[in-house]
Amino acid sequence: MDLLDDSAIERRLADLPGWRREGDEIRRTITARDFPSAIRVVDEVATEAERMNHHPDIDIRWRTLHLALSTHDAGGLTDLDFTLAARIDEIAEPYGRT
Ligand SMILES: C[C@H](O)[C@H](O)[C@H]1CNC2=NC(N)=NC(=O)C2=N1
Repeated sequence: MDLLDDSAIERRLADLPGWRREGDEIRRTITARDFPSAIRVVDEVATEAERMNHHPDIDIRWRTLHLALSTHDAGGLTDLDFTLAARIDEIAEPYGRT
């Protein structure tokens, strides 16, 4: 998988307003409406991660999730990270705090 350069990363991030870049990672914080909803998001993200064989770092704090994506095998950000980020946005949407 090819590493993306800075300008490609900026272009991809422009389509993902919830995500920010921190070095070799992109990160998003999701606040679900309650703890069970947050765990459902994690469970659906886990299914997608297995399907893609691409796995986020996830930190669970009550109903707040901190997710970080990077392609460790490539040593930076690749198309996989942005594809999974877009899927995570779709998964989280119905569980969001109203
Ligand atoms: C062997 C296996 O394909 C690799 O270890 C995969 C698994 N999941 C992964 N997930 C992420 N985020 N980055 C990787 O480089 C990665 N590599």
